[in-house]
Amino acid sequence: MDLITSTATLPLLFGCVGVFGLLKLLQWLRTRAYVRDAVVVITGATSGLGRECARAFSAAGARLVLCGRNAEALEELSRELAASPAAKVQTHKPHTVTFDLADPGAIVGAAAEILRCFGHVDVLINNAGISYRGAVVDTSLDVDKRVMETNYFGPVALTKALLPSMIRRRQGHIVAISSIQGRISIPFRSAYAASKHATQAFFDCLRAEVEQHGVEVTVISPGYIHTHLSLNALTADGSKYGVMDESTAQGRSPAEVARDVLAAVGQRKKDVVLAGLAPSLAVYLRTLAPGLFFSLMASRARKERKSKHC
Ligand SMILES: NC(=O)C1=CN([C@@H]2O[C@H](COP(=O)(O)OP(=O)(O)OC[C@H]3O[C@@H](n4cnc5c(N)ncnc54)[C@H](OP(=O)(O)O)[C@@H]3O)[C@@H](O)[C@H]2O)C=CC1
Ligand SMILES: CCCCCCCCCCCCCCCC(=O)OCC(=O)COP(=O)(O)O
Repeated sequence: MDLITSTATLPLLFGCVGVFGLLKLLQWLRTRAYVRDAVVVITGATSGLGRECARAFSAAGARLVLCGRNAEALEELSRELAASPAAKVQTHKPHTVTFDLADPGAIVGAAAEILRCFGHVDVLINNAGISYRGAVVDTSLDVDKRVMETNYFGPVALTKALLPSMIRRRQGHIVAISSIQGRISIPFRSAYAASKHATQAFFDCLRAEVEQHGVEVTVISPGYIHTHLSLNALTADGSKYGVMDESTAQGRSPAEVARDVLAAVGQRKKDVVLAGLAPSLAVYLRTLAPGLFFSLMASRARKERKSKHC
């Protein structure tokens, strides 16, 4: 009986693995064809997910524009990518553009520089962002504004500056790195969750408006990633939080998430949640049983307040 089972199941198993492998290979080839030689602009390329996206898109043959506030860090990454094995087959040394997303004038200047250098943008990845930790009652309005400027108004301004040229070409792809907190709001993250909900809403509206012009929009909502996000987060008084949270340290590797971002772009996905089971279920719970979700969040707030004396 065992022999019959194994002789019947083994070829089936190998067949399934073969089909799965073939599908993966086809997906990879499609992604490569889409990204190869494409002009890809990445904000927040100096750290974490942005830096890994730069590595992933560079390995896939993209012509990169690396954006950030730290010119030296951008140049270092550009040199690293130009010296990488992928660069031996292609000749694209990444271009760097230094600007602060909280400065609307600088954003317009940066977009003009990118268009002057490359003539067009194929993929814009709005990745840069900051997080926040604090209670609403303690937080100065200035902090809410700073988080919104970086996470919402900055990406919106950059998108608006590049969109007309995409519409004229009837081609382009805009990516927003949101967060699972763009779908659910958790306590002591008001400014961050609000900025990510706004991001989701804005880019959902944009997707509907620009489809007719051949422009695509992908919103990506990751769960925790092991980056500097918590270290760089703002607190209620605007100072730096400066702590590597356990949830961040135990998050997914940014290189792995960057590969998922590349795959989502290559497959022209419209909306992707890159989170584990509990956060993904929480998104459904928020819609299907909001009362229960709100109770869970209130209990989380009570526990967190006790443990951190918030
Ligand atoms: N880490 C996580 O758990 C998760 C992260 N995300 C999102 O991923 C994205 C990337 O963050 P992550 O890599 O994790 O965090 P990091 O702190 O490691 O990287 C953030 C990047 O954003 C840049 N940045 C911050 N403020 C500005 C600004 N005013 N102007 C220009 N650039 C700025 C930083 O540049 P600089 O070096 O100049 O500070 C840095 O390159 C963010 O949008 C974040 O919300 C989403 C879900 C989970
Ligand atoms: C039917 C059963 C449903 C079970 C649901 C249980 C509810 C569990 C709540 C889970 C909350 C998850 C929060 C995830 C937050 C997250 O991944 O955020 C990503 C970030 O952007 C991280 O930023 P931060 O600055 O907060 O580190």
